[in-house]
Amino acid sequence: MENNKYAKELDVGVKVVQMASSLCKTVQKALLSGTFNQVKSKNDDSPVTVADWSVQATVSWMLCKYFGSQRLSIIAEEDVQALSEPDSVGLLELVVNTVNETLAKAPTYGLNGPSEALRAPQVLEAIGRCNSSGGPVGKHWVLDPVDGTLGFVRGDQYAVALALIDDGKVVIGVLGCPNYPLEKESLNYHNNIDRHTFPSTNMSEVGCVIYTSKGSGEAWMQPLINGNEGLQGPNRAKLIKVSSIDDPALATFCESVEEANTNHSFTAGLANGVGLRNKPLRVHSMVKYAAIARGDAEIYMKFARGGYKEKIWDHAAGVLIVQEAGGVVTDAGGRPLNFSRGIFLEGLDRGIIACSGVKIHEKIIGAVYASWDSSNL
Ligand SMILES: Nc1ncnc2c1ncn2[C@@H]1O[C@H](COP(=O)(O)OS(=O)(=O)O)[C@@H](OP(=O)(O)O)[C@H]1O
Ligand SMILES: [Mg+2]
Repeated sequence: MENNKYAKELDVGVKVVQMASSLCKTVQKALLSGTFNQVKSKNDDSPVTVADWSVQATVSWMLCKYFGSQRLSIIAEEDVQALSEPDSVGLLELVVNTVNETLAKAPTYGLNGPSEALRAPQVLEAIGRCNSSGGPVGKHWVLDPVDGTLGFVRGDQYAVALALIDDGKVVIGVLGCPNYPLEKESLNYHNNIDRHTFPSTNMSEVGCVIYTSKGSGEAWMQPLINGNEGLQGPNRAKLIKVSSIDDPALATFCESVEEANTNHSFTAGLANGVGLRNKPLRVHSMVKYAAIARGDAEIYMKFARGGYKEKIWDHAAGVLIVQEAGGVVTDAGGRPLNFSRGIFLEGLDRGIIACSGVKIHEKIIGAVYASWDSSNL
């Protein structure tokens, strides 16, 4: 993918997501071992941790370094409000330390860090500058620093998701999946990681970064870079591809773990309608898109409830990765998702359907039309 128009963006994006994934692994370990209590609630009651802010600060700082801060537009999930409150002094200190520890390892990832440690105002500045509202014109970076925060705090699956939108189209997508095993066989085990046994050493290798660029027709997967080995190790990137299964009886669909985020009974009805037999694979975060792109599952469906508007950072990277790995992603009306209208997927028809191929996709869309009117959505 070196000849690509966005080669530099992709190169920096992959390296920075590798760094961020490593940061998340360290924080998740500390969180699960009770080393520090760092979970805060946001206004919508969803959790936010040291990792969310630290990843956002690190990625923001790196993008500014490599692409200039002047006209750089970044859209990301977190703001600085909760971190700037008087009772958050300790939390801010942890974030600043985490960011500096991460940036100090930048050369390991082939990147240049700052010449001296960042101070709190610079870290807050880096987080706060990711408040662009996107739109149809120009380049916009889109970041979900920790997607699936619930999975993250539970010691389960989560993702670091970075995408670049240019004139309304997603042109690169990078997904860090720090707890996603490289081998499919161990997915189910990890999907329900036991916080008391995490991390175990006798499992297949865990953690990958998946990336693509629009029009390449290729999606790649690297194992997580080991902090000590760094770039000295062999380049172990390999091509990934969607599943070739097109018989619904053999297919698996994935969906959100939480019933609050998608309607499980509606998707169960659709699954039944098209003849799916396997039970759903419930996984936190955009790891669901990774599973489709890697051929570990064939279908991902999300039907949010009650007027919830999907955010672009929850989908941009995953959608492009699935498409370039050979899959199809549309809304439930069969239309492409629109990333050009700000932070929401405006105009989304009912839900999101990502499939490994056209045949299964058509069946699911047909089932939605057949059962929508009798559903209570
Ligand atoms: N009410 C509601 N309906 C639908 N979707 C919602 C809702 N609330 C939040 N979100 C967004 O869903 C993201 C988590 O989706 P997941 O599929 O990972 O959910 S789950 O944890 O597996 O249940 C989650 O991403 P993170 O905030 O990054 O975790 C949210 O952006
Ligand atoms: Mg998210």
